[in-house]
Amino acid sequence: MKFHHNLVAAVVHALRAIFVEQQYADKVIERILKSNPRWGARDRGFVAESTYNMVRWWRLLWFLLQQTEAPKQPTDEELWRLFGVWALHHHGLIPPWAELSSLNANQINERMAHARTIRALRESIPEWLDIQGIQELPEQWTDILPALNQQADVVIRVNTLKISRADLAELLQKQAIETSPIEADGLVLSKRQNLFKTQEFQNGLFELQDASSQAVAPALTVTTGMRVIDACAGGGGKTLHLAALMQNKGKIIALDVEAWKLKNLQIRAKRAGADIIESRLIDNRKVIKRLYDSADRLLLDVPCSGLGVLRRNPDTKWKLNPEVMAQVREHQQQILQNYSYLCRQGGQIVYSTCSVLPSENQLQIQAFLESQAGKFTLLSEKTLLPHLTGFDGFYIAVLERVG
Ligand SMILES: C[S@@+](CC[C@H](N)C(=O)[O-])C[C@H]1O[C@@H](n2cnc3c(N)ncnc32)[C@H](O)[C@@H]1O
Repeated sequence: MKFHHNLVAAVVHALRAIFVEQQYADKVIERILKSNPRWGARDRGFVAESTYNMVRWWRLLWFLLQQTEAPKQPTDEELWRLFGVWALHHHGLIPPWAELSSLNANQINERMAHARTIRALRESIPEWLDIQGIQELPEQWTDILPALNQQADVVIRVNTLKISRADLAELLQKQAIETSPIEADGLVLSKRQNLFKTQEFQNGLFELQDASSQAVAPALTVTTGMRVIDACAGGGGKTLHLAALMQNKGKIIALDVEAWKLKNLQIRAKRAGADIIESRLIDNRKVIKRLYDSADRLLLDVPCSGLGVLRRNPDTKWKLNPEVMAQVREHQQQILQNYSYLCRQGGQIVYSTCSVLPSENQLQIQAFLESQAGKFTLLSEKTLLPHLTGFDGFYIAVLERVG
């Protein structure tokens, strides 16, 4: 393995932006790659993957470097040395550069042997999160963590409004993009590739969407002609899937509190040829009130901790804390309480999160059902665990409004 000084400098720059300037990892990497258009695919992959991996293993790497917690404001000198630790840990060697001359491979390896005996260090997560995880999921937590530290597969959802899965797989194969089919409308790539520039993506033949996320829309058991409300639609990943399942017949009202996300949804809907989606910004209470009792199906894909998708967004674990977790839970319960009556009597609601914690999932549904004195019943619920599925962690509950 040959390391290039300028690429490692870009990784150090990215880490500073993420941890010192508190920017989002995906945005930082996107910006750095955009401003270096001359880098080839291998260099781009090196910068993106090294940065993501160092974010993922942040706590462990600091422990290996100096046996203490990560500093709040690491200096560039420290970040260079941290890269040296990463290089030894991942590639088996430290680049022979002046910045890294103080590193001692034997000491680092000894610290690694110690770290292996402590789960929160070995899996590189904050202490409070390890305590909460083991309390909530005593049987599964130790197996879930290594799965959340893997690199995620690239999964696409075929837009069945425009093409069949077999036809799309064939089109991609012609460009040496190998895929294999998974549940329902999904294809998983055999190796990581950037698909955004393909003609097929630009023509709306598919969207990038993890397999677990693709399990949410089918849980609504929509049929053509239904009236569906997607109350936390965001950029519309699941809204578009619903439109495809409804064969573009009926109506979907996509709500969100963020105008920029709904704008993005409109662009994606146009590309996908999904024209039954009407987006509405929730900018006052009346927006919700006007929709009471009107939906055959209601999707509440609520904001959550994102613990189930740490493989994609490893920086999330460093941004969460117990106070944020409490706010997230309160917000989820408020959305359940305030929006569930958008569903008509006899209609169904799907509540979903990309979290594996019962406190955001089963316990929220239980609390909601208890507060509603029999007006809603639970039809089914499932938690998709990453170590069992190989995909993101998700929770999906289906409720019926009976009163
Ligand atoms: C998990 S994300 C939704 C992802 C989206 N369903 C998808 O599949 O792409 C949760 C969304 O809820 C929105 N949100 C937050 N508070 C809300 C509220 N009170 N009412 C409606 N949406 C809200 C956020 O802006 C965010 O887009």
